[in-house]
Amino acid sequence: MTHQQAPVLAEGLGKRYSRGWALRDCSLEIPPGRVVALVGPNGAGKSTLMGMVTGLVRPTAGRIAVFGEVPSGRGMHSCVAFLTQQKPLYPQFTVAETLRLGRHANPGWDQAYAEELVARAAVPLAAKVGTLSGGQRTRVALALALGKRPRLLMLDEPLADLDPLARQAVLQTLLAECRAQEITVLLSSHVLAELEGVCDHLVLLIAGQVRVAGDVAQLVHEHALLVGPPGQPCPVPQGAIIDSQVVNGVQLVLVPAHAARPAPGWQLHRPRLGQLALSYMRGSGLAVAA
Ligand SMILES: Nc1ncnc2c1ncn2[C@@H]1O[C@H](COP(=O)(O)OP(=O)(O)OP(=O)(O)O)[C@@H](O)[C@H]1O
Repeated sequence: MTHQQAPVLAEGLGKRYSRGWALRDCSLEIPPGRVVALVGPNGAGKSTLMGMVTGLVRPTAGRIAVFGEVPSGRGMHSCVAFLTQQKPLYPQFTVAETLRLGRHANPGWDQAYAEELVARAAVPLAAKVGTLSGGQRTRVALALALGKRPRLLMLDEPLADLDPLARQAVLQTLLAECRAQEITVLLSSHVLAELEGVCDHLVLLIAGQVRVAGDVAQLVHEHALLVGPPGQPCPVPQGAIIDSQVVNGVQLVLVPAHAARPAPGWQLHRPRLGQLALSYMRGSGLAVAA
């Protein structure tokens, strides 16, 4: 295992449940040190993909490697930490006892670091987890995840129960920590606006397939957002339009940058990450949870 190995490499990966394919022909690479947004409508296959990284979900087709190793199903790769909305915390345990559990369960556990993270969040070690606020519980769960000293941190909507201010504060703290420690982050979220300026890589799944994946700056560069008055014909052939909508009385049309042409009455903009993802989801004709 080297530090250059991709945290996640999938080739032709697929998962079929009794109701059909949850993920199909999925090939992607999560590069090291990036903060990756994993987005897509409900049921797109995000949790299934994360489950395959942990090894708990076995592929039906293709292969997946995590830091060069095939997940065995006998426990997660030691370099991976996973946090979901259902945080694995026992309400009757104190914070100190919770961290002790982390120490017993993880060979690479860093007790001093985990305690420091809890102290920074001003959560008392003697407090029972069940008495903490949602934000405080999230900070304890993050200390538990980061105390493992992971090189890949997967977050499956872990902040969904926090109010917007707490979400922003926890996310900023977490990501500053991950950048400082060069931890790769795979962050699944429906709140596209909060991924803006935070994620530098995008994986967009739609109906179990990778629709868009890559470096955010590059993807933004490869697309254009045409803004024009309603009713005015779009200066781009219909076949090149990824998505078109009218918002607050203006037309917003997402197209590949190479197809964009200056035209009277129309302005050319670079899309933001959220606009890009939302446009692809809308353009796919599927319900969007944003
Ligand atoms: N254990 C299971 N058994 C049968 N079908 C499943 C199972 N887990 C997931 N699925 C189906 O697989 C598809 C993908 O589900 P998944 O949870 O991976 O999507 P998601 O993108 O994480 O969705 P959401 O954003 O709603 O959390 C869905 O159609 C879901 O119903």
